Amino acid sequence: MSDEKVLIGIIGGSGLYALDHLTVLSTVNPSTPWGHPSAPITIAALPSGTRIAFLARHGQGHTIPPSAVPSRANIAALKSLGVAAIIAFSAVGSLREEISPGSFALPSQIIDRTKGVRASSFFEDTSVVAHAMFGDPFSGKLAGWLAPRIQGALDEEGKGKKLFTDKTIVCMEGPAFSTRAESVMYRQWGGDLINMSVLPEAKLAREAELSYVMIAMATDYDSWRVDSSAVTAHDVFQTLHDNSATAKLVLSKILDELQGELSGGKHGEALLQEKGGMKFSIMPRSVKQKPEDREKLAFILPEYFAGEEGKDVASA
Ligand SMILES: CSC[C@H]1O[C@H](OP(=O)(O)O)[C@H](O)[C@@H]1O
Ligand SMILES: Nc1ncnc2[nH]cnc12
Repeated sequence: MSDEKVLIGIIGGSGLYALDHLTVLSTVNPSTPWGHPSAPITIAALPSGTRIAFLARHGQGHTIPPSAVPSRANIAALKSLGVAAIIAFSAVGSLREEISPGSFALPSQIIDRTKGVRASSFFEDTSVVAHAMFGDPFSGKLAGWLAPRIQGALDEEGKGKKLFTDKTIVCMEGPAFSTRAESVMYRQWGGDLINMSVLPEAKLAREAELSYVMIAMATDYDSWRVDSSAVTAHDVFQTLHDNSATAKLVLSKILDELQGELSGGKHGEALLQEKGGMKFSIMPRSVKQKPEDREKLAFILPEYFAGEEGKDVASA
């Protein structure tokens, strides 16, 4: 574990592999009980001194497909550096006419269309059972705080980009894109956006008691428009370049203020509302829980699993 403490974690998705406008201070590659993250994590600083931890979700050079992203190691590694809030970026398809490619969105709901092949809980394969609250899968307070600031940065950029809020994102398994029939079905289900990345990332952030939001950047109209061709990776990458420049601009406008809030500002506690959220999600301690599992879980939740003294042990 590194002794670098940073409060803000940034996960970069397709097309956002580095934050080249910041000063790199160090690169760390924490070993977690779930392995190493997708790529070494860059600790970087703004001119003010605000430090962030940046992780490329698909690895440097985009070598990891969505189904194989080591999300448990990614979230655990960020938490081990002191991260309390994560801003995750994602290139997404739009399922709505008004969300044109180039638009930004803050989703508030998720529809899970992954296929059960991704490890989606830190508690999986352990003797400890937990059921995280996930009705509101993103940090509503952090999204609410970010929304006007992101829109302000987009307005300042002057390209007419719009921020959409309270959208529903469908997370599909991939790697192939959806069929036209699936794309139409997702619209009927109420989906507004689609990607292959928000799960299990959001669930794991919740289990680790981290505030988590996704800034979705629309790159294409997926495959629901009858008179348009179905999405290709080429379409996605064409819009990505411009989107990632905008993402960097947005970050440069919000990170100092966010750091101020998280480190004692008046909204700090509200923005970190997920802290303590697992307290009533973990089944009571029992003699059947293996010490080695509790030790593993202490890596992400030391408040509940570190230290063995003075705790009640159910005899069952
Ligand atoms: C490159 S097209 C599909 C790919 O793009 C998105 O990645 P990310 O969320 O990391 O920006 C999408 O989720 C797929 O993984
Ligand atoms: N249409 C789409 N479907 C799934 N993931 C995407 N990422 C970007 N565009 C996408």
